[in-house]
Amino acid sequence: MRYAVLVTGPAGAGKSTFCSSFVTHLQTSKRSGHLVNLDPAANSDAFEYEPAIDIRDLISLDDVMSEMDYGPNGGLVYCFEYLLQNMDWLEEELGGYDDDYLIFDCPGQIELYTHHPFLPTLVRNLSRMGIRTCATYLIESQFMEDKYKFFSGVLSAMSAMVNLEVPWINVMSKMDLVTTNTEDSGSGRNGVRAKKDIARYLEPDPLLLVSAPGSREEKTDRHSRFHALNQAIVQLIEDHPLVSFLPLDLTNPDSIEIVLSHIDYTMQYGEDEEPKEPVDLDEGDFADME
Ligand SMILES: Nc1nc2c(ncn2[C@@H]2O[C@H](COP(=O)(O)OP(=O)(O)OP(=O)(O)O)[C@@H](O)[C@H]2O)c(=O)[nH]1
Ligand SMILES: [Mg+2]
Repeated sequence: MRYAVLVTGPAGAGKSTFCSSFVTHLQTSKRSGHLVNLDPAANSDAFEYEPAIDIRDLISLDDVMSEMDYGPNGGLVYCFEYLLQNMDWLEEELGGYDDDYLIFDCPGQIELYTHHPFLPTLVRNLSRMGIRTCATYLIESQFMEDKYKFFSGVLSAMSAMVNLEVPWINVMSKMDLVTTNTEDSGSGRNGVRAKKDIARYLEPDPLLLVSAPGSREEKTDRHSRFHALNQAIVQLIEDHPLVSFLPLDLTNPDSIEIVLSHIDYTMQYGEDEEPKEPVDLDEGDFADME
């Protein structure tokens, strides 16, 4: 059995960084993982590990942009359409990997997740190849600084989940950047003020969107205009509590371990197999990695 983890989320959420940590962590646990780069615009310097499979070997965004006269986003869509027409290429590339985690580093354009059929089609193809797939959706912790931005992140996660029907894990990345300040609590600033506030973001509390009556925000025009919309969003999230986040702090190995154990669990990793012999790091799969 092979396993694929799609690492998705908005631009700059920390997807590529998480993919590297994922590979490192698997290696230190004597398991094997291979990076699959699905971002045709990726900068080669961005990879700590050389991708085992790379969409840029199939099609280059630069070529598409210069030869077809596309901009970067139209070019990306073209590259994905091209990939889906060339599934035999991916199948052949994936053929050499057995019993391994395949970690798919995806591009950061969220429209790919929310309203294009690319990822669902990719997942159907992976499942046809006998590869079990789950997805992670990363949002960076800085989104918690602004509750409107945060809830737009929650809604994009929800929309991507509904679009892609696979086991799904939402991750709050860059938790090392979160500082809590209990003394700041009276300032009226949005965002995380205390440890207990973090919990209200990890299990999104729709009431965060509802301001206290008479508060400064309540009195602004902007707020009264959006009040009805906010109420509707609160209702939607209350009725469909699909989204909660696992905190990810890459400076803490336990935190990575917890996220990976959730991924293992949703994938039912290894349930159908005999326990594997530990991989010998001197030979085989890791030999060509750094
Ligand atoms: N402090 C901190 N910074 C991080 C963390 N993860 C990523 N970053 C930084 O955030 C920036 C974006 O990280 P990437 O991993 O390239 O993000 P990405 O989601 O792959 O970005 P795109 O592929 O462009 O969508 C880089 O400057 C990283 O160094 C983290 O856990 N903590
Ligand atoms: Mg990236």
